[in-house]
Amino acid sequence: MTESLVELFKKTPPELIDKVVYLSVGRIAPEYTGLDYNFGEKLAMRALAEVLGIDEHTTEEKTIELGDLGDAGKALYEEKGFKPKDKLSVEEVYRTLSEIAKTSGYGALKKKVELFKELLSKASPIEVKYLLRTVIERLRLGIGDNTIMDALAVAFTGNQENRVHIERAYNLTSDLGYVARILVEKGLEGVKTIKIEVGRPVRPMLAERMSVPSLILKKLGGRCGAEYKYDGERIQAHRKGDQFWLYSRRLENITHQFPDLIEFLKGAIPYDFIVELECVVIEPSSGQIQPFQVLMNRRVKYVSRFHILKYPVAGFLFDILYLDGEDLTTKPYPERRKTLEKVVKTTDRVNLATRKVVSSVEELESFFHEAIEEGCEGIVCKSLAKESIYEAGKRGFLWIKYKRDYKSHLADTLDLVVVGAFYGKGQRAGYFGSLLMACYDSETDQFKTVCKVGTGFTEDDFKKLDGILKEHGIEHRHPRVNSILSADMWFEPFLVLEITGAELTLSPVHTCAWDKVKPSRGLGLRFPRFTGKYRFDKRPEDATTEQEIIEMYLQQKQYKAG
Ligand SMILES: Nc1ncnc2c1ncn2[C@@H]1O[C@H](COP(=O)(O)OP(=O)(O)OP(=O)(O)O)[C@@H](O)[C@H]1O
Repeated sequence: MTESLVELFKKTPPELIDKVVYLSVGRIAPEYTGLDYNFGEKLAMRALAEVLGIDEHTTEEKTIELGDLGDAGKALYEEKGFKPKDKLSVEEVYRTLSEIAKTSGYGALKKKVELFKELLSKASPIEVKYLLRTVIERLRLGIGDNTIMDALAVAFTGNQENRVHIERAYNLTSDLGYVARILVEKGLEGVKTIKIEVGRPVRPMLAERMSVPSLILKKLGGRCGAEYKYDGERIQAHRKGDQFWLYSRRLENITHQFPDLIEFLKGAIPYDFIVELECVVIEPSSGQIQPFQVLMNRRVKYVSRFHILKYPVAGFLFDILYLDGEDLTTKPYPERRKTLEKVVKTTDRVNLATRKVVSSVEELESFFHEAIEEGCEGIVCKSLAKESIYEAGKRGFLWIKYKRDYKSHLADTLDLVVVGAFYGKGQRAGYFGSLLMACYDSETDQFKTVCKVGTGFTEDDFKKLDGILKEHGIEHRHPRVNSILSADMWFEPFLVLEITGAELTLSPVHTCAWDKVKPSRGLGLRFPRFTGKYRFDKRPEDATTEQEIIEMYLQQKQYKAG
């Protein structure tokens, strides 16, 4: 895949490189812009039928027969011997898809279909296949960010090692098309000068996990800043004058979801800023933090006064990345925390994450218990060293989370991707009884199985999951899924669920860490259980990685050995 992309990028005229990068993942702009086509499968079938002058039913039947609209389009074009009226160019495809994405309001659907028909009328059978998949947002080429970054490094610098510079720029801007353009126009030196900007989300810094307090302290040099780990939604808030942007953990623009939070932040920090906070629902009279599930009620398309009053939110700020023209990501954590303390006028709705500098196991343990009592998940222990910069897009030991579950040997819950399912029995016959769950391997860009989970689901969960999964069913194992087990149903990797379990063990059937810990064995999770938490805030590529699971397994061995 990387080699093909290198070849493509080398052939791409410089002024088109950003567009080709976006189109290779089926988009016309970075994900954070939220620019989607809003073009359902039905609409695509209609456009296809009208261009070919056939019945819509025929396109539908062909799609059912082949299991994919793209394949159906290609087959129908070939059967009809369709002659395109012209040749397609990248510019035209990009321009038309952009128009489709931006068309909304009265008469939008008709206009979208007309625009798309124009593209279809100029397409060859293979182009039809990918145009259809693109517009219904199921391109599924299996190209991830990592593949694109590797290919850019090789194509334009001749050396894959230069990917680190591309990655740094990407982590600060979350826009690979933009980084690619700077690379082509200004070379690697240009890429090295890319800085964070208000309005463009910064890819989040993430925490490592450890389950032994003494080892956490040792790792952090005997002393650390321990902060409550609030169990809410991570938000990155940006302000430029009166303009605000809120981004979710997966960098979706969620500004419209929290107008109340924006008002609170406006009053609390009277400067331009980029801050990070955990947003939770509180019980207004007592300030008591409500469970994560309550916050899910605010995940609606249109937030009304009802939502704002029924589910009042508060933000606990834990980092600041930018203040009035100054990039703070290169400053150490104690300095960033001090800045937060200085500039934030705290209220009952905007507060700083409760924090204590601890230097003994007793202090750390007692702070942890205090956090749990306050309704938190645990604590995040942060390095106080001068190297403790904000590492965008990285999971490292500058932050270590500690969230112990006494019933489990795991240092943390796992966020796994649903890739398949097995039929249930009795009332659930014909529906799923258990789900095949996978972790993410960023090196191979694959999803590898870890467990089959059938417990922890309520009746409501079954109903909700049946609905969600129906939309993402596919005929065969997805090409990015690596599984020995043969599931009854397969899904495209899409949905991330939080799973807990008793312990990680060597497994002859799960492909996670295959051959990496022991020959012909992988790692599996024993007694897996769904915690009830849907991780809509994570993309499949944000799921727990194979490498993390290997580290958790090694830690668990160490922990059990005392
Ligand atoms: N004081 C805090 N400092 C940093 N992160 C915090 C804090 N309180 C809550 N959090 C949350 O904890 C997360 C850090 O854990 P991690 O980096 O593993 O993210 P994650 O993969 O979303 O995992 P998790 O499932 O534990 O939230 C942050 O993404 C943030 O949402």
